[in-house]
Amino acid sequence: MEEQQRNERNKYSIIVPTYNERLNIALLVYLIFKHLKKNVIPLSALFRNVDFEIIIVDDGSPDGTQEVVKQLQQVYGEDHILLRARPKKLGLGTAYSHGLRHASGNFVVIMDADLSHHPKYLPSFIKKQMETGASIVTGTRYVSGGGVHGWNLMRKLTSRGANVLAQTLLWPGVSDLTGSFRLYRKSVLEEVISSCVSKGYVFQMEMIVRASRKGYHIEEVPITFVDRVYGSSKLGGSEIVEYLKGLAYLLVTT
Ligand SMILES: Nc1nc2c(ncn2[C@@H]2O[C@H](COP(=O)(O)OP(=O)(O)O[C@H]3O[C@H](CO)[C@@H](O)[C@H](O)[C@@H]3O)[C@@H](O)[C@H]2O)c(=O)[nH]1
Repeated sequence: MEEQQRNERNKYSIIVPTYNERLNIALLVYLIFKHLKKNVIPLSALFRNVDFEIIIVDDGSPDGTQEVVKQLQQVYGEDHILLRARPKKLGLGTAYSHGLRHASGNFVVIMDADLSHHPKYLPSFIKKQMETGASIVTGTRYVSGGGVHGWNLMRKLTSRGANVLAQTLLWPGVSDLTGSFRLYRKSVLEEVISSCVSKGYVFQMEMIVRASRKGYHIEEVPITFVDRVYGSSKLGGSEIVEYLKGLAYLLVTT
């Protein structure tokens, strides 16, 4: 199994949703290249086949994110940086499915643009998938080696509380339900995403709970989530209400 995985010609489509990320996107792209390109950092033999594309799904950011992305395409090449824009802010859940429609890899990574999800973890996601044959590898803040840096107490309590509540009610077998740094086998993501109804942040939880219920092999890697330096979170009170509604819905339907 492992030998077969090593010989597979894997391609990773990294989907990055953006809304007002002009100040973050260039550094993110640089760091993805730094951590995945073996001519920059020597990677183990496991990674000799790494091939990737970055799909940026921008929802008409008024701060000029798309102009920066177009410049990055000139630097890194349009085969490595794809811009798949939408006219207005339509939510995170649909941003992922939009990006997925344009993905040419057999694996898909989803991650935030604001460097909360550091690209240095990408090799550990890939390695874990190759070693275990998992369909999904999910980053977790809530095991030893993981954590959160830079959040105020209220945000920490909201995230921890949301996870504890969902763990207690749903028993999904995953320690971090609301995190969104994940690697999926593309066929699995396509199947799971088509069964999800959520549109906002609660989408992450719905995805992993449905995948777990379907019996997919899910592995975890510890990550430290670092709060953004530039820009602001789009998480508001309405997303918390949506989360609670989503939790109730999952309780009834899974
Ligand atoms: N295209 C698009 N992108 C969006 C939208 N809303 C947010 N984004 C992008 O989605 C990413 C996460 O948004 P943030 O607003 O920075 O999220 P956060 O509050 O830091 O929340 C993070 O942690 C949560 C768990 O604690 C996660 O649930 C969430 O997905 C995210 O990772 C960023 O790249 C942001 O630009 C949208 O409507 N459309």
